[in-house]
Amino acid sequence: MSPTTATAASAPAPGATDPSVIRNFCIIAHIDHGKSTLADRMLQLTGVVDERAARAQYLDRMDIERERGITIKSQAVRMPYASDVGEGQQHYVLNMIDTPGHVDFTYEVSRSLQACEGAILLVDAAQGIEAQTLANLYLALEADLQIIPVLNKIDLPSAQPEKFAEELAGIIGCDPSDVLRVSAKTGLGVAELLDEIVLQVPPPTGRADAPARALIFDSVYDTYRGVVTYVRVIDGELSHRERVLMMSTKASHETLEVGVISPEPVKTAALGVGEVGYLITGVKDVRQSRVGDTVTTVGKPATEMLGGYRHPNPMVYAGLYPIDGADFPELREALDKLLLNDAALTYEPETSGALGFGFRIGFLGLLHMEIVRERLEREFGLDLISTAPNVVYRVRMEDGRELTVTNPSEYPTDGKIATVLEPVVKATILSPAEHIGTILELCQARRGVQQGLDYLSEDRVEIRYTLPLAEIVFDFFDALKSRTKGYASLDYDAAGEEAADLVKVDILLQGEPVDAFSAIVHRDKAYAYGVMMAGKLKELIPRQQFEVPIQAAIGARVIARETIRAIRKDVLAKCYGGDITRKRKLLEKQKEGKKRMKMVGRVEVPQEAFVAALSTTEPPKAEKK
Ligand SMILES: Nc1nc2c(ncn2[C@@H]2O[C@H](COP(=O)(O)OP(=O)(O)OP(=O)(O)O)[C@@H](O)[C@H]2O)c(=O)[nH]1
Repeated sequence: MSPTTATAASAPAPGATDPSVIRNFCIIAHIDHGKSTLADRMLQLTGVVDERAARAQYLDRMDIERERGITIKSQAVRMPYASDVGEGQQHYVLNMIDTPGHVDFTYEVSRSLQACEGAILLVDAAQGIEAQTLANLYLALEADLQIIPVLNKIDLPSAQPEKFAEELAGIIGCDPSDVLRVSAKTGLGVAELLDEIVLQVPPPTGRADAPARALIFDSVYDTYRGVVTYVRVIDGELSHRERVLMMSTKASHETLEVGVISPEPVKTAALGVGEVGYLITGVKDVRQSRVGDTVTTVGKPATEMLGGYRHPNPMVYAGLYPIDGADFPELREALDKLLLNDAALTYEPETSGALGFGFRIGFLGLLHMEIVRERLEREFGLDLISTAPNVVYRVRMEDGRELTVTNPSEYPTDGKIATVLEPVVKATILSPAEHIGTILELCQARRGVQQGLDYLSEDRVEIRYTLPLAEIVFDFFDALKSRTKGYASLDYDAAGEEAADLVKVDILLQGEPVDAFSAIVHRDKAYAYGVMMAGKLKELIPRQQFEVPIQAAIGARVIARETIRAIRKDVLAKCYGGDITRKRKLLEKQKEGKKRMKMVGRVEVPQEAFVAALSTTEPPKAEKK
């Protein structure tokens, strides 16, 4: 949805910028194609940050973002720019809205796109377009944005600008000569790109005299200032010391401050039509200021919201437990704090016989999960163990009940199951054509259904599949990368639910189920899972004074079995003679060791065994680095 086009912009409100000189744009790119580098270069060229002060990758603020070189939260920067492209030199205001590139954050991407009139489609001239870029390009086209195709990294010897200009032109339907060529690294062509933005991106239109409507495209928690909400004003204006209303939650707050980021926050009197900036209301919880919501004023409220607000639903769940059970209160506190900054996070306490007290956490996807876990460990100093991730299942019972299962332990055992529905996704894979065979094989093995295959150029293909999300969350991406030597890229989008033949596999020690190892898997893969887990536990659990059978079972039916043989462990055996203090010491040492043991029935399992068994089934590392 683009801003209201009914009326041309009327005179700007005092304190606000004339919309005719505003250009709002974003950069869509695959990770590593150079978006942050290009953004930095633009900030330098427009004098917003000077070269000496330029911290590499200014826009990526979070440490984890910088270390991994990925963009998680969107940010917006206002850049003044004097251009000669029109009649004589004109001063323009360019608002660059940084969008996250990863599939987990599609919803955030679509919101930031709606805050713009134009998008730079940035593609690495040595790599060509990738699946995520394509997905984001479609989102930008849907939002009616003016697309400026740009090839980056033309300084690289391996760059093939001719080839990829053809490919880009083919996809967006322009002439290859319209594709700009830049090097974000050396700065070559970047000033020309700024001029093209002025020329091609339409200025925002909206009604200055209408009730205020602004789209929230990001909101972040700041320890000192509370929630900072990033908005794009569509109609009317938002000013300082005014009561604003969040249209989806109906919460109202007074604005303590409005301003623009350039590149540090700068207070302004008001934000008018087409402007991009921030507002601070003193609220402490980002959930009161949700991405996608519309802000209006209490004094002159708008009646219609902008676009459809949608709350991002968690797609993947996992249990997170402190390795040291005493850290549970710290984990709770840390999650409460993270939530202030991450409205997409959901969690509730759960207990596991094997792992103690922890939380069941809902994530948008695997990368989201990794980031959350890493932040908990790094920012809050917690040592955590996570159970294998699972998706959300809907179980229909023969007696008509319907259950939502986000945890294998909730899988019904009473009554007959009629159907189990699992989420499926539409996946798009882009790859050099030579890997087609191995990709199809992988998708088939993961219960995929092929939907199409197209050549983008003579040696690159786009392969489309419908796949169960559960098959992707595990290690699909790693498998895809290793089969294609890292050349394939993947994007997926939720595509509803489908019935599947799923079963819950339990792992039992001496007949006692160990909840942390239960999993919901496809019937065809149940046996393999059972054998793998039983084998692993046999290696990890020390021998006890009695025989311990390890079984994998579906309901009452055992599908795999291993046995740990009995041993009699006599710690005093080493103590010949009668040195009583030495004996006592040894006994105490053994007692210490026992503290870290968990009892499963009569079996003592060291905490480390759980950690080791679960960590090898951990999800793959995220996309890069
Ligand atoms: N040779 C060359 N390298 C570049 C150029 N632009 C970016 N790079 C390098 O490419 C890598 C990725 O660049 P980034 O700017 O971090 O990529 P990004 O698209 O912002 O990545 P995300 O933030 O993860 O989306 C970095 O090592 C950059 O130094 C360029 O024009 N030429």
